[in-house]
Amino acid sequence: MIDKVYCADVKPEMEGKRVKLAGWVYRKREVGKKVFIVLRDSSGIVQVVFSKELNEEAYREAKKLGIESSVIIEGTVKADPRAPTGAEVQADKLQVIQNVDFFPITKDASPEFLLDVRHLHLRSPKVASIMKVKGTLMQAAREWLLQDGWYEVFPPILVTGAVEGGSTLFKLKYFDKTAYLSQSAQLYLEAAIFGLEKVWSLTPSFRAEKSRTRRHLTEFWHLELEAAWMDLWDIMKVEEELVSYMVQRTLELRRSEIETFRKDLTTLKNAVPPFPRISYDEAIDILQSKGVEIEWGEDMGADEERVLTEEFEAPFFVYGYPKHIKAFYMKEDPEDPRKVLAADMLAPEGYGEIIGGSQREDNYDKLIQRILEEGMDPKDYEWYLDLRKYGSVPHSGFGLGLERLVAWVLKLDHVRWATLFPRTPSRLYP
Ligand SMILES: NC(=O)C[C@H]([NH3+])C(=O)NS(=O)(=O)OC[C@H]1O[C@@H](n2cnc3c(N)ncnc32)[C@H](O)[C@@H]1O
Ligand SMILES: [Mg+2]
Repeated sequence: MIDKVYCADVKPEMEGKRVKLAGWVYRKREVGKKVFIVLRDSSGIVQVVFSKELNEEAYREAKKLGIESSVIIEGTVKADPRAPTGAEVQADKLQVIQNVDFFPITKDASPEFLLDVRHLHLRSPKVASIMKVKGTLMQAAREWLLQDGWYEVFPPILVTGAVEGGSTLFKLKYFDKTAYLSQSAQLYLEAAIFGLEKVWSLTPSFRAEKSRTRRHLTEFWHLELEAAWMDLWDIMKVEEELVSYMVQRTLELRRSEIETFRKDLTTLKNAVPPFPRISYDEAIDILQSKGVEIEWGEDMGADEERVLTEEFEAPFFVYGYPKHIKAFYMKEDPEDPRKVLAADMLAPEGYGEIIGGSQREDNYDKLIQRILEEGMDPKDYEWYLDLRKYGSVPHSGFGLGLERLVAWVLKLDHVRWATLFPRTPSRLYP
């Protein structure tokens, strides 16, 4: 019985071993009476050589193969330092599953074309590496959340109200009613803490953002935590421990994939607690000292955050934002009613906000007042207000944008590359 192995399993020390491989033709060239194929599968690549001398039938079939043809081959391993992975398979058997005459993706394909054929581009080793890193970041998150006693819950996506402002809601018809696609699971997680105390969810969140920036999608994967009894400072500690574990664990398990995207790992290695913390006031001072035209009370956008991140070599917090630029549910700072107990986590190297978090307003009357101040209708939040009537407790939480974390870890130039099928204002297909 011949072992079916993955491409990455083929090592020089297997010299002389007979193996079977299944995969796709990634590269092909002919030299004299030999055909050199770089075979690709989910583990990586390996060189496969067909020679007329070894097996003329297989050699003739191999000559006809096009890029991305699907094949099953058998042969003998030979150590060869000239091969891309230090070993190759000298094939004497070839089963062509499907020959491809012309594969539409060529070396000079534009980013927009690659997105038009995203269903075909997913198979490229670079894209596969991005998805492996994204999956490993979530594997690490699950490991940390489990050992730290957090319960996974599964909130609704069809909802009746805004969390992060009505202007970015996607509305849909729900029988004879109106529903929206969830912007954030937060309000439902807040309901869950009265039974489970520490909860988390990974859900798609939707934002009808018209802003065409390198960090906005209309659908993104949102890792959110909510905890009873925690204040802002407690939840910031949770954030830095979680993000640190995610990054260090992924560096441990996916270093080779990460290194194909960035050689300098300094900022990733620096992502260990405690992360630096600056107030919004300090952030404004820094920006003004660097010549950025911004006044106290204004929000920091991507450009301002990019400048701010130049001051740091690790993820850092900005806390204590002005109340009027933040969401209705955030608790007013008892020491300064102009501010709320909110903190964002910003990634260095220009990436900016990856986490938005806050302590929630747990007082019924104050929350109603905030809802009215924001021009919203308390009737739409009756169930949410109930949470402040029956054993209300101090509680805090946050949301991490998974694509934004991936974009920083791999230094991608746009969050769209960090998701299988990106959704933006101008892209809904494929
Ligand atoms: N449970 C919570 O407390 C979360 C809270 N309700 C919330 O949604 N905050 S957030 O709007 O800052 O979004 C949280 C994060 O979600 C990411 N995010 C937010 N919006 C986007 C878009 N449009 N595209 C990609 N990623 C996005 C980004 O990393 C933000 O820091
Ligand atoms: Mg935010």
